[in-house]
Amino acid sequence: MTNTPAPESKIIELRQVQQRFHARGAAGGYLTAVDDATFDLTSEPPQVISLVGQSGSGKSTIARNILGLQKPTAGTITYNGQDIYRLSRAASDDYRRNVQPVFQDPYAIFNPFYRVDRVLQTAVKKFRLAKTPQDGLELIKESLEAVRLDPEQVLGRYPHQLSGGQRQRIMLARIHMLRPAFVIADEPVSMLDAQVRKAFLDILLDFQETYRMTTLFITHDLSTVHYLGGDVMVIHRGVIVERGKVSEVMTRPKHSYTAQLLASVPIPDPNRRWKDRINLAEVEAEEEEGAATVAPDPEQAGRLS
Ligand SMILES: Nc1ncnc2c1ncn2[C@@H]1O[C@H](COP(=O)(O)OP(=O)(O)OP(=O)(O)O)[C@@H](O)[C@H]1O
Repeated sequence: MTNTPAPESKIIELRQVQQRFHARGAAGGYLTAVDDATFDLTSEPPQVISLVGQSGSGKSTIARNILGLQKPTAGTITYNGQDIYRLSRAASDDYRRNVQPVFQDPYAIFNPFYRVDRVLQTAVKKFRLAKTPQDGLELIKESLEAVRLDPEQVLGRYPHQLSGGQRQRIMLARIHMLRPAFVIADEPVSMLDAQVRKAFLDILLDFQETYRMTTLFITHDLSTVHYLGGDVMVIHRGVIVERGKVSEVMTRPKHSYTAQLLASVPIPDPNRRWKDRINLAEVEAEEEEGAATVAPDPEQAGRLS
C-alpha cells in the first residue's frame, strides 16, 4: 500500500487511524474520536486539502495524530513509508522540520514575557537557518515582509501589543523561514475578521504556489473551504464521510451529512431567514450503521494513556 516517493516528493499516509479516549459515562467507557481515517498528503503536486466538520467531530485529534502529539490507538501514520512514531533521529528531525503546525490561537504559543522576535529567533537557531546573528535577522525581516508585516512595526514588541491577525502572520513568517513540505493548520482563521482571514488564506495559497507547500486546513467553516478550493474531506463523528474536489462536494454532496452542513450555511439575505439548522437526529437516522460513536473495546484499554 505504501508508495515509494520520488526523491524530491514527500508523502504522509494515514491508514485506518483510530483514536479512542477514556470517557466517563460513555458506553464501555470509550469515546471514538477518530475512526478508520485513511488518506494521503503528498508534496508533489502541492495541494490544499480542507478537513471540515462541526465541533467535536475529530478534526483536531487528526491534526494531533499527524503532528506526533497523540499516538493513535490503532492504524498507522507514515512519512515516506516510515511510521512517524518510530522514526530514527534523523528522520524525526526531517519530519519535525517538514511538518509545521499553525494553531487557532497563536497567543497560546507566544510566551507573554518574551518579545515576539523570540519565536522567530528560536526557529533560526533550532533549525540552523543562518550562519551569523546578522544573517538570522535578515532572514527574519525577509520572512516578515513576505507575510506583509513591517519588521519595524513588530520586532521588539510583546504578544499582547500585536493584533490577533499580526500574531497569526508571525506564525506564517515562521513557516516562510522553514519552508516545510506540509503545513497542518488547525482552525487558524476562526478568530480573525473577514478581511484579515482573507489575507491569511491568500498567503497560504501563495506558499502553495511559490514554495510548493501542501496544507491540511482544518475548519468548521464552509466559506473558508470554498475560498481555498482544492480538495475537501468532510468528517462527521470521527469518520471521514466524503472526499472530493471542493467544487464537486459543495455542489453535489454525496453524503447526507455534507448536504446538511451545506444547508446550514447562513444566507446573507434578511428576507430569507436562516432556519435550516443541522438536524442531527435526521442525519443519524440516515447514516449507515457502524458510524463512529462510542463503543466499548476492552482490548484498547492498555493502549490508551
Ligand atoms: N485528550 C482527550 N481526552 C478525552 N477526550 C478527548 C480528548 N481530546 C479530544 N477528545 C474528544 O474527542 C472528540 C473530538 O475532539 P476534537 O478536538 O478532535 O474535535 P474537533 O472537531 O477538533 O472540535 P473543535 O472544532 O471544537 O475543535 C470530542 O468529543 C472531544 O471531547
